[in-house]
Amino acid sequence: MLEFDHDTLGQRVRFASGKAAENLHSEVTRFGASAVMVIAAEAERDIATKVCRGLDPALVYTDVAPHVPVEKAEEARAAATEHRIDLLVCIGGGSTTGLAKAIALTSGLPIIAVPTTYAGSEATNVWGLTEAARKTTGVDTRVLPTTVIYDAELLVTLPAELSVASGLNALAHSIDSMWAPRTDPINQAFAVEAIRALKGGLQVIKADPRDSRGHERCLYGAYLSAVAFTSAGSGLHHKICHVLGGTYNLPHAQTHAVLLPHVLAYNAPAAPEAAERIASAFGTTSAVDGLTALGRILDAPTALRNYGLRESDLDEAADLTTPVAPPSNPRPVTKESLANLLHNAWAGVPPTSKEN
Ligand SMILES: NC(=O)C1=CN([C@@H]2O[C@H](COP(=O)(O)OP(=O)(O)OC[C@H]3O[C@@H](n4cnc5c(N)ncnc54)[C@H](O)[C@@H]3O)[C@@H](O)[C@H]2O)C=CC1
Ligand SMILES: O=C(O)/C=C\C(=O)CC(=O)O
Repeated sequence: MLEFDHDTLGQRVRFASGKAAENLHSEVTRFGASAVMVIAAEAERDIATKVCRGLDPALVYTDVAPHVPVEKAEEARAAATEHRIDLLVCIGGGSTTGLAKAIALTSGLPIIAVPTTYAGSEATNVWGLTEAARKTTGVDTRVLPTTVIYDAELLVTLPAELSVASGLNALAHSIDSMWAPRTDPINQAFAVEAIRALKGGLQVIKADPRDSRGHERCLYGAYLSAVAFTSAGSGLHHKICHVLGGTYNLPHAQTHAVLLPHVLAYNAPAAPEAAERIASAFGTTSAVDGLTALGRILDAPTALRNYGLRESDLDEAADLTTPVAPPSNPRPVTKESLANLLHNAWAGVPPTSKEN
């Protein structure tokens, strides 16, 4: 018997390789905006210039930082007010989208998002802000971009290592959705299709990072993953990553890439149906083996010690994560189990289905 409640978020998606400028122009015209604020980090400036061809923004804003520090959010909000902005256009990765969301959260301004990584923030109503080394996230419909413009050609400049890590961040959205607090048959269907698309797309990118067909496949998978994640909510994996990202300022995508096999190995034995569907999307008999094999092909990041986390941070990280672990997680979570999982992820010990 099927019985569930599911909310679908409303958003326009325009997906076409090589057409970001054209599609952005027609969306801005559709909004009838008179003062557009373009947000793009310094490293995304060239992409933004190309995509904004023919637009005359009132403000181009580049002061973007990972995990959206509150001070940066306040400065960007003040700039939007000062320039009487009536439309936000963010062109970049999750940090850039996050800053646009921070402005929209207090102003209600609409956002057009042009993503250039696989973070997936463009398809969620989740915002995140960091203050005094603590990351707070929340859900608000005002931050959901009204339109998303996907163009795989914008991702060919992503360094290959970041493409892999960011693609695994997207994979984390779909895998964690399989047991997140509001998991349901609809978001699971999105998640399973996302795993298939990301598995295939990432291998194409690994073989040739400039092949836009791989990026196209991964963008499709990243969108489906983000829709699944925003609908299902944050599972154990995301709760751990939020603590690590906010408290120790670890790089977002790489943190997800390292943690994912460990959380999958921890939960899979207690969630056999989800594990079977994940395995089948990987085309393997075991979900953990499927993810591990993909990680090997991609030469995925394996140890948090390589990203600035110290062994002496692990106890505090386990303490901070234990109270926020979802009560609905398929396998009970204790400080000891988290400490063990975090230690393995820190040291780069390969996960096994026996992880405990
Ligand atoms: N609210 C939500 O639903 C979500 C929020 N996030 C947030 O997004 C942030 C992480 O986003 P990421 O995209 O992983 O990292 P990022 O946005 O910090 O980008 C990483 C680096 O790559 C550069 N870059 C981006 N696109 C590029 C391209 N096409 N070519 C060359 N360089 C490029 C960026 O300028 C930056 O230097 C975190 O703060 C995370 O919390 C991530 C996922 C979902
Ligand atoms: O931390 C945020 O800004 C909000 C959500 C996410 O980052 C989702 C994720 O961890 O990928």
